[in-house]
This record gives sequence, structure tokens and C-alpha cells, in this order.
Amino acid sequence: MRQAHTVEQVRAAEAALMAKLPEGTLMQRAAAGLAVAVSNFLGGTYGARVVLLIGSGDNGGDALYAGARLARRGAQVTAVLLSSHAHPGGLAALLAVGGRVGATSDIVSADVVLDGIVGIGGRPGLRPDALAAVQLAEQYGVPIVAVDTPSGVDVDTGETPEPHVRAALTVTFGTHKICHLVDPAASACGPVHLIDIGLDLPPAEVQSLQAADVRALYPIPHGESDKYSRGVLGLMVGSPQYPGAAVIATTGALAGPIGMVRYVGPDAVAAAVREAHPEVVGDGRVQAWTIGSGLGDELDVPRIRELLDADEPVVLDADGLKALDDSGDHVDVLATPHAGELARLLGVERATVEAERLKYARLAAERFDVTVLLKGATTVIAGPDGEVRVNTNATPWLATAGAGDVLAGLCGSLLAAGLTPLDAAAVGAYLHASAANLSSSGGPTTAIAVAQALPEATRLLLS
Ligand SMILES: NC(=O)C1=CN([C@@H]2O[C@H](COP(=O)(O)OP(=O)(O)OC[C@H]3O[C@@H](n4cnc5c(N)ncnc54)[C@H](OP(=O)(O)O)[C@@H]3O)[C@@H](O)[C@H]2O)[C@@H](O)CC1
Ligand SMILES: Nc1ncnc2c1ncn2[C@@H]1O[C@H](COP(=O)(O)OP(=O)(O)O)[C@@H](O)[C@H]1O
Ligand SMILES: [K+]
Repeated sequence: MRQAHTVEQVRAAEAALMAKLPEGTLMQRAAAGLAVAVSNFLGGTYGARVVLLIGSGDNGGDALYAGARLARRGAQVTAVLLSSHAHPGGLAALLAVGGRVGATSDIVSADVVLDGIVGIGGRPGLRPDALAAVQLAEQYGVPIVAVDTPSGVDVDTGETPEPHVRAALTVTFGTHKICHLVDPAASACGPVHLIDIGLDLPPAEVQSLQAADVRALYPIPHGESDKYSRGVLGLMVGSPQYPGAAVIATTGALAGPIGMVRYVGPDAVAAAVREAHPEVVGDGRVQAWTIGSGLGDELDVPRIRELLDADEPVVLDADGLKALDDSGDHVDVLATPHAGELARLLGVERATVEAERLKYARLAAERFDVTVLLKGATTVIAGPDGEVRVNTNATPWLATAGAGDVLAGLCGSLLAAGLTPLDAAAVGAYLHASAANLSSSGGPTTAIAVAQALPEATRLLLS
């Protein structure tokens, strides 16, 4: 499980640990890990030209001590001081081993820039001299390694209202921060490398499932299982306008853990579904529903509301989201909007949702009393009680028509097999992205190819 803690939680854990350790121990642990990560990033240290961008706080201290370690191993290290106060111990350590203080123009010939401008103490945005330095690195194609966080992002929300660093790698300490997992900031981090510095942290509200967590949650059939006990999913998706949505969602559902799929919809669409999947049966008892993908003119709001009020859990997707209202208890509902659909539900602009994804996913979960899975490059899942899961393993090749239908079918399958909406969403998003990675392998893919890769992605996960 990857956990993302708030700045407040990190500060409290840091204070508790620092009280037990000699002064400076944590910064040395951070700097040692950072220096190794930078050395690995460069593929060696001797002769490498390293420029440090140094702000006024401990984030700059980390960068300076790491710079000293790199200088000791033969790197040419130059610190660019962006404030009148640089960490005194760190600066002395760098100068003592042959590092020097230089100017922004040194960036032009650097192999790497370390962003020690601000970390968890930073406010969003970059001051003019920091911005100029970062822009110079971008202009000359010099990669930036962010120390703890890319400076300028909002650490606790993942928002980027102001200019910020775009890192090729982020080296963080103690735990992940929310900006490492939630877009748009997450996309500015590059790969995130975590250095353990021994912090003792409480459970985090924002978590990201990893392979072992997904494996532990996946409903695996056993010797006593039959097709009913594995779970039966009802699909109310697709229309004469969008028959493909029904076929695609069914393919996603059948690639999940359930034993049977029931399709409910217009005869012509049902025929298309059965042509692709002869095993699909008609109306009857189900353990969960997937409703809404490609419903178009078939949208029947009163019927959907009846199902939302019934006992069986529901995945509500696409057009079906129009049936959601904020009266009543919908804790068994998993809503799967993209940013545009969530914006419509909440009466705000799409760009506003894109900019503040965590906030609006949480807001909708609370307002509609549902679990919200907000689709995008990183998927944010918010439960009605404030718990958040983030999925970060998707490829941009997954942004293809119908990919959402696959996810709706798969999540319904996981719900019908007994997972909670939060777990179904997190497991579904993880496997959906894994299947996309398999079927894409770095190139184009299609929704149906993603759905067809789901069994293999699941096999690889479970084996
Ligand atoms: N916690 C831990 O466990 C450990 C933490 N460690 C490290 O410490 C880091 C946190 O250090 P920190 O607390 O000194 O804050 P930090 O981020 O350096 O910024 C501070 C100052 O920057 C300024 N400033 C603010 N916004 C700004 C802006 N937009 N643009 C420019 N300047 C801005 C503002 O000062 P001002 O200039 O306004 O007076 C503010 O006071 C943490 O990220 C990690 O790297 C590790 O060593 C090991 C263990
Ligand atoms: N840039 C991206 N990187 C990775 N995954 C993405 C990106 N953009 C969208 N996705 C994923 O692709 C899928 C698209 O679903 P959706 O928008 O509902 O499309 P459709 O309605 O055509 O099925 C979602 O699972 C979403 O999380
Ligand atoms: K930084």
C-alpha cells in the first residue's frame, strides 16, 4: 500500500522522531538517500555537473548535503542560492568538499538540476528568480530531480494553480505526500522514489493499492463455488445508438470474478451482446448492477432510481449518472464519472474539476453519499466517509473510446463478487490499467483489446 500523508502528519511524526535522535540525523538520512538516487539517475557521479537550486528552508538543506556527498564522489557541484538565507550547515558542508556557489547561467551546461527550492513548507508558485532558473533548465533540456516535492505545487491537494517545477524524478522522504499521487501535481513528479527515514506515521486517508494489495482483495473462487455464489451481475447499458457500449461493458464484466452476466436492454442490443458472448443470459436475480454506459435515449431515470434504492449495489456510469440525486442513502453506489460528467453533476466547469480533482471527488462523494471514481490519467476514488484511493498505473494509451465501459463492467463484476464500492473501484482501476499496459505495450490499443487483456492481467497478478 502506498500511503500519502498530509504535511501536518509528516511534521508531527518528524517532531516525535527528532526528539529521540541527535540533531540533523533526519536530514542526513534524507540527503544520503537523495545522493544515491541522483547518482543512479545520472548513471554515475564522477565528473557529473550538478546544479542545486536552493531556497530558504530545510528542503535546500537536503539538496546541499546531498550535493556535498556527490561532490565527495567526484561531481562538480554548484549551488544557486535563490534566497538570502541558505541552510548554513548544508552550505558549509558543500563548500568544504569543493562545491561552489554559482549563478543561474550554470544550469545551461549541467547534467542535472536538483530542485531544493521548497518542499513541504512551500506555498504554491515560484518566485521570479526561481521561475527563471526552472525555465532555463527546461529550455536547455536539463532534467530536474525534485527534492521531496516539485517546488510550486500544492503539496496537500495536488493542485497546481501557479507555475511549478516539472521533474524527471522526485525523491521523497518518510512517506508519499498527496501531490505525488493526485493530478495535476502527480504528473509533474515523474517517477517518485521514497527514502525511508524512520518516521512512525498514522494510517493515511489517501492510499494507492499496489499489486500485493490488489491480489489480497481479489475474490478468487474456491472448491465450493458455483456460478451463483461467484456473483451475478446485471447490465443495463448500451442502446440502439451505442450498441458497442453494451458489448464492451459485457466483455469487461465477464473478465471479472463473477460467474454470470445478465443483460437487460433492447432486443437488438441484447442480440449484439449474445453474438459476442453467447453465455450472457436475460433478466433475473443479480448481486449487483452496472448501469448507464452508452444508454443514450434508453435512459429511464425512474427505473434507475428504483434500482439505486434497492438492496443490490450499483455501478453508475456515463448517462446513468443523470439519475443521481442528493436525497437518500446511496452508500452502495459506485459512480464512475470522468471530469466532464462530474462537473455537470456538481454544476461547475470541467476545468475546475480537472484543477481540483481531490476536492471535487470528495465533495461529490459527500453530497451524493456515494463512492466516486473520478477517471483520468490518475484515477481518484473517494468514499462517502472521506477515505481516498488513487490509481496511478495507467498508460495514456488507455484514453480511448469505450475504455470507460470496460471499467464500468469490471467494477460491477467486482461489486457483484462481494467487494465494497471502495475496494471494487480501487481493484477495478488497477486491473483496468494493468490490462491497458499489457494490450498497449507502448503503442495504440482499443477498449475491446483492453477488456480482452483483463484475464491475462488478472492471471499475472494472481500467479
Ligand atoms: N519533515 C521531515 O520529516 C523532514 C523534512 N526534510 C526536509 O525539509 C523540508 C521542509 O523544510 P522546511 O520546513 O524548512 O520548509 P521548505 O519546504 O524548505 O520551505 C521553507 C521556506 O520556503 C519559503 N517559501 C515558501 N513558499 C515559497 C515559494 N513558493 N517560493 C519560494 N520560497 C517559498 C518560506 O520562507 P520565506 O522565504 O517565505 O521566509 C518557507 O518558510 C522537507 O520538504 C524535506 O525536504 C528532511 O530534511 C528530513 C525530514
Ligand atoms: N491521460 C490518461 N492516462 C491514463 N488513463 C487515462 C487518461 N485519460 C483517460 N484515462 C482513462 O481512460 C478511461 C476513459 O474512460 P471514459 O472517459 O469514460 O471514456 P469512454 O466514455 O469513451 O468509455 C478511464 O478509465 C480513464 O481513467
Ligand atoms: K523541492
